[in-house]
Amino acid sequence: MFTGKAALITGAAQGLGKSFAAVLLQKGCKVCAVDINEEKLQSTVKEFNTVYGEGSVIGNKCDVTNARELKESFKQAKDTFRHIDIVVNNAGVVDEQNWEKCLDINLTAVIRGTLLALDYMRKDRGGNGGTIVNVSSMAGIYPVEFAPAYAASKHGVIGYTRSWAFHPEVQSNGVRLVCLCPAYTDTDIIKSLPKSSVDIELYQKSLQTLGVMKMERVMEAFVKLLEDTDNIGSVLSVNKFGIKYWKMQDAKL
Ligand SMILES: NC(=O)C1=CN([C@@H]2O[C@H](COP(=O)(O)OP(=O)(O)OC[C@H]3O[C@@H](n4cnc5c(N)ncnc54)[C@H](O)[C@@H]3O)[C@@H](O)[C@H]2O)C=CC1
Ligand SMILES: CCCCCC(=O)/C=C/C=C\C/C=C\C/C=C\CCCC(=O)O
Repeated sequence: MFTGKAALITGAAQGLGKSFAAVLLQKGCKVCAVDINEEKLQSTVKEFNTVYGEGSVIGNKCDVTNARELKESFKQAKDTFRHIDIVVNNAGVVDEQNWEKCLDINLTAVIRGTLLALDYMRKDRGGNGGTIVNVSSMAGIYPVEFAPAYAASKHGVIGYTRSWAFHPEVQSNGVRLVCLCPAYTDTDIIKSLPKSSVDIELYQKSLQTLGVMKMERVMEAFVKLLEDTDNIGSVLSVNKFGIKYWKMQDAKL
C-alpha cells in the first residue's frame, strides 16, 4: 500500500515530522520534506538520501504560513514525483505570548495545506485520491489551562479535518482525512513551552501525569492511521495508556 507512493510532510526537518518521513521511506514511499529551518532540513534530506537511496527525498525550505511558499512546495513535490498520495500537515509550535503566530502555524497553515492536498489528490481534479493526516494533539481533545492558544489551534485542526472528511465530494473523489493526537513526545516542542506558558506549574504537573513518550509509540499510531483505510474522519490518540480512536459525534447534524 506504500510502495511507489509520494508523500509531502511539513515540519519534517526534525522531531515527529522527521520520524513520519523515515517511516514512510522505510515502507517504500518517496518524500518531499518541507520545513522553515533550512540547515536542519538539508541535513535531514542528506541523511535520508544516503540511507534510503539518492532521489528518495527532496527538501523544500518553506514557511508554512507563507501561502506562496507552501503552494510552491506542493508543486515541486508533484513535478518531482508525478503524484502526491499522502500529505502530513505536521509543522507546529507552542507560543502563548505570540498566540497569533501559534494559530497561523498550527491552524491556518493546516487549513491551507489541506486545501492544497485536496486540489492535488481529488480524482475530479486529476489526482489519484490519497490520505491527509493532520497532526493535532491530546491538547485538541482536552482543555489545557497552561496553553489555551495551543489548545484552540489543535481543537481547530480536529474540527476542520473532520468537516472535510465527511464531505460527500471529498469521499467520492478518493480522499481520506484523519487526525493524529499524540500526548507528550520526546521532541524539542515540549522544551519550548516553559518560555511561553501561562502557568508553568500546571504544565509540569501535566507532564508528570502523562509522562513523555518515545517516538516509536507515536509512529505505531501513525502507521495504524494510514493502514486502517475505513477510518475516514477519525481521531486517533496515543499516550502512555494506549492508542485509541475517539468516539466523536456523528458526521451529520
Ligand atoms: N512532541 C509532542 O509532545 C507533541 C507534538 N505534537 C505536534 O506534532 C507536531 C510536530 O511537533 P514536534 O515534532 O514535536 O516539534 P519540533 O519542534 O521538534 O518540530 C517542529 C518542526 O516544525 C517546523 N516548523 C515550525 N514552524 C514552521 C513554519 N512556520 N513553517 C515550516 N516549518 C515549521 C520546525 O522547524 C520543526 O522542524 C506539531 O504540530 C506539534 O504540535 C502533538 C502532540 C504532542
Ligand atoms: C501544551 C503543550 C504542548 C506540547 C505538545 C503537545 O501537544 C503535547 C500534548 C500533551 C498533552 C495535552 C495536554 C493535556 C491533556 C490533558 C489530559 C489528558 C488525560 C489523559 C487521559 O486520561 O487519557
